[in-house]
Amino acid sequence: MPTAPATSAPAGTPYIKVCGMREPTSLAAVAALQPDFLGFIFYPKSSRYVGEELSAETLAALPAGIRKVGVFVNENTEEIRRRVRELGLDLVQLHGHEAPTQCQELRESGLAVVKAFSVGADFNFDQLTPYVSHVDYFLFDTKGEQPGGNGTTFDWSLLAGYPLEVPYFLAGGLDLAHADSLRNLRLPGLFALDLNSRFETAPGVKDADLLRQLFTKLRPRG
Ligand SMILES: O=C(O)c1ccccc1NCC(=O)[C@H](O)[C@H](O)COP(=O)(O)O
Repeated sequence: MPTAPATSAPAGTPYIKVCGMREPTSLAAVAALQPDFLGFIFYPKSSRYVGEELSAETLAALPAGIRKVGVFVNENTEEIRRRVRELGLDLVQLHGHEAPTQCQELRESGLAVVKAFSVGADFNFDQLTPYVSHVDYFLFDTKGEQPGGNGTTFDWSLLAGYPLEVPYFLAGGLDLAHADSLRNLRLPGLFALDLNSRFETAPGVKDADLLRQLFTKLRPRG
């Protein structure tokens, strides 16, 4: 894993992020699979909201090399910085209507910034342009009732014409049944795959065995 934002995943194999972690036993089981990123939801209206219970000690004990992502929705910069400071988060994922200026502020704090966008059939890449110089990654998720974690896919072929250099995470309803399609995806700019509700047994609790099956199919041997 690069320590600085990279522009592409190694040899066409996207990195893997597991999002929506909370429950400590499940967190340990998933961390043992060595995902590249683990995501924690700091949006109070989400069923996966971590609240104030997640401790810096728990996160510090995660295996080295796993990057910790804080997911926020329309949160103010000071509160985001507080969480980052207290928990030692490595990246922030902004999943609401955050402006390019807020992305820039957070970057100036030394954070890598992921800006999420909801994708529907009418998705227009032009809306990304003002963010290009102020983010490290985009994340494309399915448009739905909630800002994220809806568990539904969008038409990935919309990304075949991705016109920018900023690498991105692909999110939205990814599950084990997609293993073959995901392994064969050759989308320009694809950096990482984001896994969440399709691997849950309860909010904040993941089925580590199901995740292991997908990891085995996606990651090259050796
Ligand atoms: O997961 C949530 O509850 C959530 C709520 C509000 C904003 C973002 C949220 N999740 C962010 C993620 O990165 C999810 O992994 C992404 O939305 C995909 O989730 P899913 O469709 O369940 O695979």
